[in-house]
Amino acid sequence: MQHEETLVEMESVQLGIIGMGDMGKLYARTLSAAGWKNVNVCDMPNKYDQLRQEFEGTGIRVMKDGHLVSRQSDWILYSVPAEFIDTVVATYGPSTKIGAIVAGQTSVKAPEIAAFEKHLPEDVYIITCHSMHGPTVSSRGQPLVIINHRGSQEKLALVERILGCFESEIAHLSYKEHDRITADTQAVTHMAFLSMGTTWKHQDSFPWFDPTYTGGIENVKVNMTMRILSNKWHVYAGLAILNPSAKAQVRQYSLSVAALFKLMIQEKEAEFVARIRAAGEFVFGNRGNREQILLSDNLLDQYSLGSVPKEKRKPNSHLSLLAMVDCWYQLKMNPYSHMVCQTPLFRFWLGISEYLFLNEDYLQDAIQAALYDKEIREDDMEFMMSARGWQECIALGNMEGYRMRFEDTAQFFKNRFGEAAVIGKQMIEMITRKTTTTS
Ligand SMILES: NC(=O)C1=CN([C@@H]2O[C@H](COP(=O)(O)OP(=O)(O)OC[C@H]3O[C@@H](n4cnc5c(N)ncnc54)[C@H](OP(=O)(O)O)[C@@H]3O)[C@@H](O)[C@H]2O)C=CC1
Ligand SMILES: O=C(O)C(=O)Cc1ccc(O)cc1
Repeated sequence: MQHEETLVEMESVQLGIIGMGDMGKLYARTLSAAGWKNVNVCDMPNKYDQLRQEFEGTGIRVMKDGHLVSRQSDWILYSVPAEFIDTVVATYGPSTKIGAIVAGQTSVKAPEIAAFEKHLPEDVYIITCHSMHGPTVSSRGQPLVIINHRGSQEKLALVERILGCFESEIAHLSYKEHDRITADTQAVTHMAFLSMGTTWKHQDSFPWFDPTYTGGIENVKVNMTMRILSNKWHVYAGLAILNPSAKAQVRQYSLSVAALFKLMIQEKEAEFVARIRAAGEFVFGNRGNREQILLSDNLLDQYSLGSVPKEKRKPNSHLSLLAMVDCWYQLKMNPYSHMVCQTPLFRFWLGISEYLFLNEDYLQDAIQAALYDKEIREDDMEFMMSARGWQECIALGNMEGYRMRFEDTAQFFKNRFGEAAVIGKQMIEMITRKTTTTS
């Protein structure tokens, strides 16, 4: 497009955002800063005055409700909790301007597409999206999924121009592909970290004081768990419970944890080692020409919430990581093919799994600790029970149960969230730099 035409488009096209939570605000501010002159936004009607004050003088137009945003806007983004997408689209969808493009930011697309198909008029387009990062992370270089579900080439090109200002890596997928891949990159990854959090809580132990969990790749486990627990529960509950592909993947993770744990407590070394080796060969033998993510123990040492000296550290069975690789193997999944929907958390998770499996000494230590170190068994037992608990909660579709488990666990750690957020941000900046230089 010519420069002139771009300016005219930015002056004339009306953009709308329904739901001004963290992601809605990120979108509104980024679009407005990029030069889109008409950004219309709303949240719940009772937040109107507060939002108007917050955005006074920014050029962003705060409206009373989603009817007003929908009537006027040529592109509309629903940025509300996945749990409420059906109700919100049912309310405002019929007011959508003829010929507009409708999108959603929810982290799981099956319910969003179902709501769009059910409640939107036929004469509007559906081209939805998903930024694969949280609101405090720079969008540059992170994946941004675009799903052209019911759109034309011309409308798709407009969407790409609108979203271009995020400088993200665009990935075009169907909504089913999106949900299948994010069940792995998000639902299972979060469940593994949450299970660690629940384990430490049940053990009444802060990992930063425990020689088993300080330094190196343990810092990923601790800081990413704190990061998840300091966020909003509904984001994690929605993307796990409402994703049709997540139940099977989460179930396999829980089964893998249990199967390995049973072999460990019986000290069935040959069977345990054979299973780990087969899983490692399947996942990491198939990396092809891919470069390693290269997360090393030394690199990760600096991001610690604790100060246990290196010589006092104790070996860890890494049951959470062994089970992850076993889960990929049992499901015959190649996690590297999921990088298209990677989040920083997933990259860390795959990076430390890779580090464990590609360093023979490290893997040997973990296998020995898993089979013969009696001290770590109680943590591993708690981890197995925590993973089962999260899995059952997700399988039952229990949003309220999820909220209670999440908030209860978060409460235990809340005094360290401030520090963990600072370190977590530094870690994400580090992995993002590595992503943009290696991919
Ligand atoms: N946070 C993250 O890291 C990411 C989140 N997402 C997804 O983006 C979506 C938004 O997440 P996020 O911004 O973090 O969540 P928030 O809870 O911060 O924002 C959601 C907003 O939607 C509002 N809302 C609810 N119902 C309505 C309605 N009927 N009309 C207008 N507004 C409404 C909520 O109001 P109230 O609080 O009063 O209910 C809230 O302000 C979710 O679906 C999430 O899964 C996607 C990528 C990253
Ligand atoms: O990186 C993660 O997994 C996060 O926790 C942030 C996040 C949450 C929800 C999304 O839909 C995308 C990113």
